[in-house]
Amino acid sequence: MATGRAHRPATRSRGIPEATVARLPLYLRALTALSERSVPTVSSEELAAAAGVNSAKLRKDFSYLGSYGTRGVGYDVEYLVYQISRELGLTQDWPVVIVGIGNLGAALANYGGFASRGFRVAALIDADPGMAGKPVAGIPVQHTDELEKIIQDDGVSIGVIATPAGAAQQVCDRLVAAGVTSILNFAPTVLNVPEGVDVRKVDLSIELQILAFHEQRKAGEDAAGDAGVVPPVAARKQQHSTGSADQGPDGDVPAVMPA
Ligand SMILES: NC(=O)c1ccc[n+]([C@@H]2O[C@H](COP(=O)([O-])OP(=O)(O)OC[C@H]3O[C@@H](n4cnc5c(N)ncnc54)[C@H](O)[C@@H]3O)[C@@H](O)[C@H]2O)c1
Repeated sequence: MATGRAHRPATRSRGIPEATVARLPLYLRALTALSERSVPTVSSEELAAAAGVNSAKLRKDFSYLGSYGTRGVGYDVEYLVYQISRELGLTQDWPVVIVGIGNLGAALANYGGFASRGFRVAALIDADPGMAGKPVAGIPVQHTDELEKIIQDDGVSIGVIATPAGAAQQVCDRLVAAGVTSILNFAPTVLNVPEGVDVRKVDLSIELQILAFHEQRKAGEDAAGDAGVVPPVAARKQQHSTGSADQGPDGDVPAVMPA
């Protein structure tokens, strides 16, 4: 897990806990799907199931937004989409730079989901002079020499790092010095940032390792079952609770880890 702010409060300034903030994108994704189907209202149970979250937790989360729904009717889908988008700061356009345009950086640049969620890829930056000017996802790659100018000219506050691990800290330092205050780090390394800079780390191999742990545990239980041994209660409970872990922040293991 990367280091973000040295002493990060568990609650954001407006009183919404970090765990709730981490679930808002899950609600938004489920609500957007309902909105696309022109569904006007949704019950907390239906929405909780669609988001992969416990319904009591959902109601508590929405109470932080001041949204309580109407008894017997549920929540107004369009209004909740608006409320959550506003809370997440998605009602404005966020220019994002991606640094390191190799396999992963190019895949991220080609991902259409950023634009539809309010994130505009402002620039693709790479240290390889041979890549400068070559288009990826229709955007010409720019050399790292341009990094500071791009960030300042475009008012970029979010940077994505997809460089090899050895280059990530130096790239991070340059991004921060140029004015970036939020970093999404894909490189498998811990980044040190000054106070006021948020880092989120994505590591798919860690997610796979956690799944491997559960696979191993299930295989052990199957073997015990074949031998006529009943698994201990604690193990069975744990097996049940991991059912939500793969669905993000409602479980123990968010897909994207906080700093
Ligand atoms: N988090 C995940 O789940 C996940 C998944 C895949 C890869 N990764 C990581 O993402 C990173 C990129 O992987 P990849 O397969 O795309 O590698 P890659 O070698 O294909 O691409 C790396 C790119 O970074 C560029 N680069 C190197 N140093 C740079 C610097 N100082 N400034 C700017 N650009 C620089 C290189 O020129 C190259 O184009 C690696 O750290 C890898 O471990 C993470």
